[in-house]
Amino acid sequence: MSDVIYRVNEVFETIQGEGFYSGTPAVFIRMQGCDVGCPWCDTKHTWTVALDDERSLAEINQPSGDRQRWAQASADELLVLIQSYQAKHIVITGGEPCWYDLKPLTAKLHDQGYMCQLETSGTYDIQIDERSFVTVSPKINMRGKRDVLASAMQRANEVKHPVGRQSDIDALDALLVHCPTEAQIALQPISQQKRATDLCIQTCIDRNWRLSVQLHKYIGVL
Ligand SMILES: C[S@@+](CC[C@H](N)C(=O)[O-])C[C@H]1O[C@@H](n2cnc3c(N)ncnc32)[C@H](O)[C@@H]1O
Ligand SMILES: Nc1nc2[nH]cc(C(=O)O)c2c(=O)[nH]1
Ligand code: SF4
Ligand SMILES: [Mg+2]
Repeated sequence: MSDVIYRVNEVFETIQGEGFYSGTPAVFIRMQGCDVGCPWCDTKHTWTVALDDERSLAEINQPSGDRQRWAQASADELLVLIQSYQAKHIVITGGEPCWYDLKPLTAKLHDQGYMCQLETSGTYDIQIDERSFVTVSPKINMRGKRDVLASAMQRANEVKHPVGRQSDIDALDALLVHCPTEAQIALQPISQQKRATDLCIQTCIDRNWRLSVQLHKYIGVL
């Protein structure tokens, strides 16, 4: 039995709204804690792990409604929660989920027939089962070591890049040398801004990349 303890903000079921698996019913496990500090981050309530925000496992087994909170959970405890949902696709996100060793959790889930997908910024080492699908949304020139980002790019099954302006696409170009050629590339407009969305649409057409529009924000689900 593994003794890794995760700090979890929420577990809930929804439709994957981003990237390659957009439209897929999925159970989301959102880890608490991130120190990368993206100014436009849509989950800032996951950044801090404060002692007095600790809750019970039962309490975090529902959407957090953007509340800063967390519960301790082992891989076995998370498996029990997940088994009460329908979806077989499990998205592990955060916060920055690579604060944690995800191998015990993802190995257990794959062994039980689930498919795991990781959402990560590429700023911490990726410790995950080899069967898992890794989505890297690279955070360039943010906290974290550049050599970590390069090795995260090598593990990526998908690179899903947040885009506000042209310089974000130029920065992605410089990073793609580290990527396996079979990795999917998707551009994701930041905060549904029209100019960013138009830029992503045109660039995806020009480069034959995919567009990721955060479907959940358009259809009004979490
Ligand atoms: C909240 S992050 C959590 C996982 C990890 N920390 C990361 O950054 O990949 C999940 C995804 O949401 C994206 N994201 C966060 N805020 C966003 C925003 N305002 N607009 C578009 N995408 C956003 C991130 O780039 C990432 O792809
Ligand atoms: N529906 C839905 N899809 C998502 N895909 C990635 C998300 C994330 O926050 O990592 C996310 C999210 O928060 N909700
Ligand atoms: S790395 Fe992810 S969770 Fe952390 S601040 Fe950036 S978008 Fe938000
Ligand atoms: Mg989200």
